[in-house]
Amino acid sequence: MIKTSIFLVGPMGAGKSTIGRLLSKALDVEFKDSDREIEARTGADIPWIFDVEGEEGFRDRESAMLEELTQQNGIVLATGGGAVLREKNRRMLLQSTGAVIYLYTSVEQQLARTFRDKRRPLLQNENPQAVLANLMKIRDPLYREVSDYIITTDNKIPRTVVNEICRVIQQ
Ligand SMILES: Nc1ncnc2c1ncn2[C@@H]1O[C@H](COP(=O)(O)OP(=O)(O)O)[C@@H](O)[C@H]1O
Ligand SMILES: O=C(O)C1=C[C@@H](OP(=O)(O)O)[C@@H](O)[C@H](O)C1
Ligand SMILES: [Mg+2]
Repeated sequence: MIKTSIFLVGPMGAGKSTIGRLLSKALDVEFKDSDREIEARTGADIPWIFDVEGEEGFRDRESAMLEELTQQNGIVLATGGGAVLREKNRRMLLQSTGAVIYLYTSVEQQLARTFRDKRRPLLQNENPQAVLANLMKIRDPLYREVSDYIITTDNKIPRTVVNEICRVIQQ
């Protein structure tokens, strides 16, 4: 059991949702996925929100959701890849009592893990590799700014990443 929460940050395809779920089972705590919580509250999926309300509309919903989720104790939270974009969100992560873990992943592996998936509006573009590379340039320093630990996921199966997280949080 853990008292404080674990917040996973990192780019699309880092495995935040996959690893978050596995980690929550390993630690026997509740798992929350910011994107799924936003969808449940909105009653619509992420592509619909981007389509109808634009990225800023989605970011407003994301900020409101993070304000609630970063206050919760004893959960594992998978954030969305853009959760660190707003200064207010970074402050909430930094000031929370939880441990923030950056799942660092190369652009090549981000692409390999996301290219078939149509549910990420930002990647429905003719050059998703260029999009991911550009996002990483902007966001990598922001993930580093908010994180307590950085774990690389390249060429590791999810179970290995989960074990590494368990090891660092016990230190
Ligand atoms: N360590 C890993 N190795 C290989 N594939 C992975 C790994 N982590 C996640 N995946 C796969 O990559 C895809 C994206 O993972 P997901 O958990 O949705 O990432 P995120 O939430 O960070 O965008 C999924 O199909 C998932 O099964
Ligand atoms: O990187 C981003 O800006 C986004 C990442 C997505 O979550 P994942 O990182 O779980 O794919 C989701 O929040 C939305 O499509 C926007
Ligand atoms: Mg996810």
